[in-house]
Amino acid sequence: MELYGTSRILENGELAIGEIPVSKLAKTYGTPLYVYDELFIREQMRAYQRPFQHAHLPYRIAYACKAFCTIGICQIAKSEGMWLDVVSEGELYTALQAGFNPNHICMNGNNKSERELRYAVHAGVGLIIVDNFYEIELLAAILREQRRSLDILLRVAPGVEAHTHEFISTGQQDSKFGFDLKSGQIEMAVRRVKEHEELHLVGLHSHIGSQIFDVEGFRLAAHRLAEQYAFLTSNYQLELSVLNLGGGLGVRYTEEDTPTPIERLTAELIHVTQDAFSSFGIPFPLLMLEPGRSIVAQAGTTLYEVGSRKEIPSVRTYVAVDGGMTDNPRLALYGAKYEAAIATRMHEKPTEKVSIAGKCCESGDMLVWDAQLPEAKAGDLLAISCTGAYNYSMASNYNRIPRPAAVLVKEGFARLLVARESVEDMCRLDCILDE
Ligand SMILES: Cc1ncc(COP(=O)(O)O)c(C=O)c1O
Ligand SMILES: N[C@@H](CCCC[NH3+])C(=O)O
Repeated sequence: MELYGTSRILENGELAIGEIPVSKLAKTYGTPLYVYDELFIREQMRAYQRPFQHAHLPYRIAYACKAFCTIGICQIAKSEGMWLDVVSEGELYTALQAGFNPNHICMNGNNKSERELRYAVHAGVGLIIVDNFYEIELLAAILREQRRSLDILLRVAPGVEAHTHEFISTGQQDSKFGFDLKSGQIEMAVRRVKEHEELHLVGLHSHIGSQIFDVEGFRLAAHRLAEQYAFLTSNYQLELSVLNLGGGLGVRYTEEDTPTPIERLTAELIHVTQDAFSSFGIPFPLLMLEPGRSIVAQAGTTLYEVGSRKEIPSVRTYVAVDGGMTDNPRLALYGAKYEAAIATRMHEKPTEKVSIAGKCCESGDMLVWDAQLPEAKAGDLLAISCTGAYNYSMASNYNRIPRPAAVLVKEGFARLLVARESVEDMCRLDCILDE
């Protein structure tokens, strides 16, 4: 298993994260447990900002908190000078509970409800990324009623195929997100926006997908957006100043993944934007990015306790742990691959090939197929790395399994980000029928 951030192997062969042996974390907080490496998260947030700071260029890096959204993580983003990208009332509420400056929050989403838009306007979010014609009218009506105005971007589906899993590819023409570039919907949207003085169109947005390893898709998107930008500026007397290239930078789940490091990709994004904008003779915009996965994925490790084993002669050995698709649905959803290790015997050589199963009543409830491990015995602590993004945030209570706790570790200290759910928590909203 590859080690990230402050993860290291102690002399006794045990994995430590944030200078804390994982067995101590498991004993204190129980398993399954998400462990988050605070220094690593902060470093990822800084890596996105450094190239802009070195080049003295205007920027906004908005952490897309759909990847992992708790009050504590929003507090970290705030302290690192990030913006926050939210997509729902729940995410916005969480951000506000963290004391996030609403003016540094932007809102995305392809079907923001009236209630969500009202909440966002009332809270005073700094920017809304408008996705469709329905939203233009809805947002304008809400703003008019409240005698407010707001900066907006228009989300463009730029017709770019990101080379990633089709379920997480969003920039292609056939997508539910954004205005279709090819059929001229952007121009129609601009005309509609101009009918509403409450809407201040300040730029364009695209998000081409997720788990992307290089700059090529972004280059094409930047070029197409710059072309629109130039066209709209000169034909519609607009003063555009923002270009948002979304998120999407990939991470290393296994050795098959070869993402460009954050700082290099950001520098490349600056270059492709500079190239695109100068080729259309327009000044460099305020460049905005919305990374989610690359901020938190590698900073997260999930700890499980090994339970039952099933050996099917000449077929396969299943090793089951006390979690599964309820805390990490990504294999079931995307066929995602992960690396695993017996966390207290990291020095031991692998002696067997086993498949790591969860405890749900579902054959697809798997965490890793064909992991090479030292013999995995009941009671062993098993670690799966790179589980910080889209794990807790997509966790469920299937089989009425409580969501695990998440703990933040740094320099020998651990703080809870989210407490473990209890069975009482799961029944809290149930209604008892009259007999
Ligand atoms: C609009 C938007 N911005 C940002 C993100 C974050 O993407 P990622 O986690 O791949 O960086 C997403 C999710 O893919 C998104 O839909
Ligand atoms: N949830 C997905 C990514 C979706 C990105 C959000 N638009 C994943 O785990 O990979």
